[in-house]
Amino acid sequence: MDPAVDRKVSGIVAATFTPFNPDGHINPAVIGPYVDYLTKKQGVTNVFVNGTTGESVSLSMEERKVLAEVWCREGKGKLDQLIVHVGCMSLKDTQELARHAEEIGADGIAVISPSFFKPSTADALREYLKQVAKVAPTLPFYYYHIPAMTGINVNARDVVEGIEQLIPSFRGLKFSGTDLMDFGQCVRLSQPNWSLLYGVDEQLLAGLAMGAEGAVGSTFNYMGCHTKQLITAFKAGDLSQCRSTVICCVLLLFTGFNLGVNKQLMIEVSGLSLGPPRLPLLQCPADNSQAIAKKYHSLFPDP
Ligand SMILES: CC(=O)N[C@H](C=O)[C@@H](O)[C@H](O)[C@H](O)CO
Ligand SMILES: CC(=O)C(=O)O
Repeated sequence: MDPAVDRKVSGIVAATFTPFNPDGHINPAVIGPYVDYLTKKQGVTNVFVNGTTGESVSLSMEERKVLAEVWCREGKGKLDQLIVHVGCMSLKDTQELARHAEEIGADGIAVISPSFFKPSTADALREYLKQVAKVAPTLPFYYYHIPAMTGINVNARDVVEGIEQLIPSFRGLKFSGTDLMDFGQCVRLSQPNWSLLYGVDEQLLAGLAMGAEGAVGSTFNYMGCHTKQLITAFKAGDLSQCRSTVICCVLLLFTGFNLGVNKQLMIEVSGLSLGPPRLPLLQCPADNSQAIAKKYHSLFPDP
C-alpha cells in the first residue's frame, strides 16, 4: 500500500490540555502520566498537541516548542500519531514551529488561519498554508478549520479543492465547524491519502454520517472509551446505541461549558494535575466543577 495511505489518521485523536503549575508556568512533568492515562485508561493513542484545547494562542513560542518536544519524547513507542498544531498570527512564527515539529519527529502538523488580519479569500488562505507547508515538506499537513473561533468566513471546501496541487504534503482536514454541507463538500473532494477528521464532539454522529474517518476533540481526553464505542456502533449500523452516547455528550456539554470547565472536568475524571487555564480564560469555580463531574459520572458510569 502507498505509505501515505497506510499512515492515515482514523479513529479518535485527543486534543490535549496544557498542564500549568498554579503559578502559571507550563508543567511538562505531567505529560508522561498524561500519555499513560490516555493510552491505558482511555484507549486513545493519537494526540493533537497545542490546539484550541491546549490554549496554543495563549502560549509563547518557547512554551509551544517545549510542550511539543516533551509530548514527542514521552509518546515515543506509546502513541500512534502525534499531530502538532503550529498556527500563529504571524507566518514567520508558524513556519518556525512547523520546522521545529519536523525536527522533533512529529507525525504531522495542523494549521489554523491567522485571525487578527484575516485572509479575505480562500486563495489568500491557501497561499498562506502553502508557505507554511513548504518549510516542513516531509510532514503530513492538515488544515484546521474552526470558524467559530477564527471568525474566518471562508468555506473549507474552497480551501481544499485541488490543494494537493499546491501543497504536495496535504493530508487532510480537521473540520471543527457545524456546517455539514461544507463538510460534505470536503468529503466529496477528498483524495485517497487524506484524513477527514471531524471536530465538534457533540455532533460526531452527524460528522460520521457525512463521511468523517476520525475525530479530533477535547472530550476524548475523558470520554475516549465511550467515543470509541460510538464509532464501533456506527460501523455496525447500530444507530440507537450511537444516539444514546451522543445524547449523553450533549447533556454533559449543554449548560455553561467552556474551556475552563472542560479542563477541570478532565482533572476530576483523570486525577492529573493540569492546573488552571491561562488568562484570559478563567478557572472553573469548585462548586461548578463538582456538579459537572457528578453529572459526568451519572451519564457515563464506570463499567
Ligand atoms: C472550540 C473547541 O474547543 N472545539 C473543540 C475542537 O475543535 C471541540 O473538541 C470542543 O471542545 C468540543 O466539541 C466541546 O464543545
Ligand atoms: C479540539 C481540538 O481539536 C483542539 O483543541 O484544537
